[in-house]
Amino acid sequence: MVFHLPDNLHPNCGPVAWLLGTWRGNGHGDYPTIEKFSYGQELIFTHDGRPFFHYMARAWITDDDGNRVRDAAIETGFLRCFDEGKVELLLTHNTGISELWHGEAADGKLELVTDAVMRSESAKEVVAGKRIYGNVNTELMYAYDMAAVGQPLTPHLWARLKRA
Ligand code: HEM
Repeated sequence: MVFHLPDNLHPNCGPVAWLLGTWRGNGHGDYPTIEKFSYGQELIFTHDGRPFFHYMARAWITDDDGNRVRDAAIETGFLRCFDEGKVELLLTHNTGISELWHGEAADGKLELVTDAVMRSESAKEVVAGKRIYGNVNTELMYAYDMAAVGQPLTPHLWARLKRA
């Protein structure tokens, strides 16, 4: 599907405009403390002309044939856009974790690192994260590394999604 830049896009959000819309695809996950897994995912970025995007993502674990096995992570938040591609991401997870991220966007790439991670009493110990989103030949590719459960910053997720 062809992507048209919305007329009312806030200029601060220009460097991340390519993210707008709905994306679906598949990813793989790993971590030193768990078994490898595969997942499907839908990402939705929307805007209303103000200098932020609303973001929502749902994932589900898949088997070797790509069939849905069970629901997995849900995360939602606000990507706030400032001058020169600078962004903030406020992100909340269904697992009792809320994060503040800082990042920079340019040339179809968005890189983010956590500034703060807040966890509920029942949440797993997640202390930091790094995310890279890239527009690669009109596909969205991302990678997520986390420092969690006593491990240093280590890959947990990587995925490739197409515009729906
Ligand atoms: C596409 C999104 C994600 C999927 C499909 C996913 C999937 C998984 C799976 C299958 C496990 C193994 C244990 C289990 O089955 O619960 C796991 C563990 C874990 N995930 Fe994720 N995850 C996702 C995103 C995240 C995010 C965003 C965070 C951090 C905010 C996170 C933090 C963790 C932690 C801390 C563990 C536990 C490691 C351990 O206890 O050894 N995950 N994840």
